[in-house]
Amino acid sequence: MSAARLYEITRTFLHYGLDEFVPRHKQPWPAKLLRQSAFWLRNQHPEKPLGLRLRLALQALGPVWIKFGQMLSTRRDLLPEDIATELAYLQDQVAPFAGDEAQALIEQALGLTHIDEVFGDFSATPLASASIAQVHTATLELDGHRKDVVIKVIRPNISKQIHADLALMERFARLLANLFSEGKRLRPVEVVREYRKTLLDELDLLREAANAIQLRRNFTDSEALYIPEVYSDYSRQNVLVMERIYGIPVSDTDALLAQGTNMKLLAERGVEVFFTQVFRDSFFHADMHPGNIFVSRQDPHNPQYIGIDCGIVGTLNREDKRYLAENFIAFFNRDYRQVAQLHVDSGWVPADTNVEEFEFAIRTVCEPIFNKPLAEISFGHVLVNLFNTARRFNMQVQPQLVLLQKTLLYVEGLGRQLYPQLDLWKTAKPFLENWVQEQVGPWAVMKKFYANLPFWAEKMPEIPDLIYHSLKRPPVAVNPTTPPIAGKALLLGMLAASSLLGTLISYLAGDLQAASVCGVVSVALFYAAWRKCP
Ligand SMILES: Nc1ncnc2c1ncn2[C@@H]1O[C@H](COP(=O)(O)OP(=O)(O)OP(=O)(O)O)[C@@H](O)[C@H]1O
Repeated sequence: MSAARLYEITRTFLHYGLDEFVPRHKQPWPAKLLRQSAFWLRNQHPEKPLGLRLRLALQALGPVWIKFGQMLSTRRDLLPEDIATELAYLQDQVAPFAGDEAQALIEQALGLTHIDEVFGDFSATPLASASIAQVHTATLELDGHRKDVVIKVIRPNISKQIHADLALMERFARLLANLFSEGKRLRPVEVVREYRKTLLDELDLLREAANAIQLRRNFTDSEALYIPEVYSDYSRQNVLVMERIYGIPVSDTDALLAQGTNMKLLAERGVEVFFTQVFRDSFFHADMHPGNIFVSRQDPHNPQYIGIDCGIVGTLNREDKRYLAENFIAFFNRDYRQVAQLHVDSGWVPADTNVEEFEFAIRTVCEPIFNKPLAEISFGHVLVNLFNTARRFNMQVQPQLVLLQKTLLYVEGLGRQLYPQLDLWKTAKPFLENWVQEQVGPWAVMKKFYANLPFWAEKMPEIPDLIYHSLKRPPVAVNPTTPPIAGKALLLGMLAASSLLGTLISYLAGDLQAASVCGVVSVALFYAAWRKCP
């Protein structure tokens, strides 16, 4: 870790007067002493508001800090509104690196003597250049067809710089948490750790490739979303080759209107795609900023999204989905008691939480949201408020839920920008209700039953033996007072075993209906046999 970089960061923070984030009377004496000893580093921009100064300081410190600011701008649960809004203006403007350097990196990664061995028309001028990677265009000969492709290349030597800056950032976070009591509320160490993971993941393009392949598979034949094909044979950790797309950037509303796009359908499809990813696939694109979303030019009346940059994805487990679906439904029924009770019953907050107090806290932050018509309510803001309240009652909000909440805010913003009258609740409700329905009721039991069938099938051959041995075993071996197994229990047990055999045979024969009937009968018989056992 370079001392010069540490000094540069400290100087930048103090030149922009960022120490004012903590009012002087709240600063502990070591912090005051440190500030005074750096007397030559005065605030040089006192006339500017604090949010703007923070933005300028991050901009001056380079890509790692700019991206950090961009990430913070979405944490409206942690930062005041004005600061978060200011950070959203952070622009990732970095000069591109030379085309021949990109070419050399591609040749080295793919073990080529010259790029022409694989790619045609490689353009030395990048199509786009960002802080971590740069994108070039080329063509690729595949199965006798010439395909237009883009090649994303990680900037040379960026990994070292990122690691060094992240280490310093962690050090500052610890300082903030230790020196200021107010600092702890912002959970700086946790926030930086989360950022570190996201940023380091972005350095591995094979991860991005795998995510894109998975998303593409999830949306095969979908009318709503298209994910460009990744050419894995030509992709490495620092090089990603994929199909080039020619869609309209989703932020270019004029172009979308000019081609007669059905904006209402497009907006609804955005919400639909998001909820499908969350509730059907448990795997969602979590970097949905407008630069990563395009709209196909092909059928404007039946508009299809094109998603790129799958570097950041979120995954959810059943428990997370249950949390979301049940809370949203209870929320939109304005049943705060149910929301509070759900948190306690599921162990999301400690069992000794005062439900009335929790309910009251949720009501206080959420009731104002419902002053608006249902169609205008933001799911994202509902979640921000819910998480903030739940944290106060000691719930550990899982990072994947925070990622989801941030993505939801993007999706809503996008939908409303495309079609301001978008009724989010109407579009989302069927997804939530279907999911909850699928988790309870006979179908859910059947599904679990099917899921267990292979296990039972494996154990099946052992069952006759087990029955035989358990019947043969003299009852005195367990307890001299235990009476022998009753004849009825034996009969029921044998019938149950036969039904289980029937289940297995039907399952292997592919007759799932017969398998489930036999399965249910066998479970019932086993239960009856067990009840008859003395
Ligand atoms: N498959 C593609 N077809 C056409 N253009 C593409 C494709 N992939 C990327 N681009 C262009 O390159 C730009 C940057 O790509 P991408 O977002 O994947 O890179 P990034 O380094 O992760 O950028 P950022 O940090 O802004 O998310 C895109 O905004 C788009 O203009």
